[in-house]
Formats: sequence, C-alpha cells, structure tokens
Amino acid sequence: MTPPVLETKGLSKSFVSGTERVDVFSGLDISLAPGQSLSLVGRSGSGKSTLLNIVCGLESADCGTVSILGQRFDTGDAESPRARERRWASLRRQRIGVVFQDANLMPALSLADNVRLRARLAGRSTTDSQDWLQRLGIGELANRYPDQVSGGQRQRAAMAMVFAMQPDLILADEPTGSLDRHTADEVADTLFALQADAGVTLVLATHDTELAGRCESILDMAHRNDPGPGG
Ligand SMILES: Nc1ncnc2c1ncn2[C@@H]1O[C@H](COP(=O)(O)OP(=O)(O)OP(=O)(O)O)[C@@H](O)[C@H]1O
Repeated sequence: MTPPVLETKGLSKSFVSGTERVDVFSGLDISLAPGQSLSLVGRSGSGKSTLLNIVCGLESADCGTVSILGQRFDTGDAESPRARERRWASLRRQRIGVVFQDANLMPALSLADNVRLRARLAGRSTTDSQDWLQRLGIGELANRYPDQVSGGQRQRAAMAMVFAMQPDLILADEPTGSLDRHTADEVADTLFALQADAGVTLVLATHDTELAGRCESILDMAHRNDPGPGG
C-alpha cells in the first residue's frame, strides 16, 4: 500500500518564554495522500507556521511523529540529531518543496539560474527551467535578478523553483500574502493548476479564506486549540 505523503500522529508543540508556557498545539493527527491539499487557517499565533516548520524538519515537535512518504521521524527515537537532520535535509532537497513568504531566491543568481540550481539539487533535469518560468508567466524575466523584479514575480519564481524540483509535497506559508488581490488570484490559479497537473500534495497556511477554500480540506488551528464556549 502506498504510504501517505504526509502523516502526523499525536504531534504536540509548546514554547516556553520566560516563565510563560505557550501550548501551540497538541495531539495533532494529519494524513494526506498523493495529490491532496490542505489549508491551515486560524488567527495569528495559532501555530500555522510552527506546524509547517515541523513537517519540513526546521523545528522539532515535543512529542509525536511526522512521516513523509513512509519515512518516519519520532521524537521518542534514539536517533542522533545529526542523522535526523541529514534525513530531513535530503527530503527538503528532493521531495519537499517549500514556498515561504519571503521567496527564498539566491540574490546573486538570475531567476533562470535559481530554477536550474533548485532542479539540480533535487537531481532533476535543468533543461525545462525556462519552461517552468514560462508556465508561471514570467518567462521573459528569466535573465533578471531577484532584486530586479516585483514581489509577485519573485513569488512566481519561487514557485517555478519548487515545481522544477518535482516534489511530492509542497509547503506554502502565506504564498500570496504580500500580493495585491489581482496578482494573488493569478498566482493562486497557477499554483492550483500546476498542483493538480503534477498530482503534488499541498499544505498551505493562509489568512485568506478564499485561498483556503480552494484546498480540499481546511484545518482551523485556532478552533482546535480554542473551541470556545461549550466547545
Ligand atoms: N521561537 C519561539 N519562541 C517562543 N514562542 C514562539 C516561537 N515561535 C513561535 N512562537 C509562538 O508560538 C505561537 C504560534 O506561532 P506561529 O508563528 O506558528 O503562528 P501562526 O499561526 O503562523 O501566526 P501568523 O498567522 O501570525 O503567521 C505564537 O504564540 C508564537 O508567539
């Protein structure tokens, strides 16, 4: 049986700052098959970014497990931090595409070279890099550097990089957060069209209810933690 692309079991996270302890989430179970999409919503501070960071190995949970394509990371395991980080780094290089708000482009490389580099690191062909930029609507900007294009165009370039690596899982944190409504809609249209086309699993965190509604399911992080009176 094909394992879920992303599975979490009993995932819990809290932060301690000073004498205060903030329970961000606890007992979180998620299971996403290939091609499924999930949006994370909820007020600021409800844990959306923390969850995305944990499921790509940039932060660790307090307890619970994260499995990516059957590869399991268990907070209770005796595995050394170094070995664990090596496994996470390999997944981020080859299987997990991350689009965070400040598009992570290398400033010294043109948009085309950024896409090529990402594809090469993932062990993918670099010959269709231009094609990815074209599909994201910025083919004519291929030779420009990140500081020579707009925020929306950088965001598209970041998505071209992620699709060029042909990942199994895309994690996007406010992928359209810095864009005006029109550009945000265009970028979202492209993201969902390519996601469906490539059959990639998508998890995105957003405050935009319209964008969230385009995913197959919605997880309200605030409601999980704070069901309100009678909840
Ligand atoms: N390194 C940290 N140390 C202490 N507390 C932290 C740390 N990182 C996050 N938090 C706290 O954890 C909670 C969840 O933060 P997180 O950034 O995941 O929320 P979010 O839902 O993504 O918010 P936003 O919508 O504003 O991006 C917040 O209360 C935040 O202050």
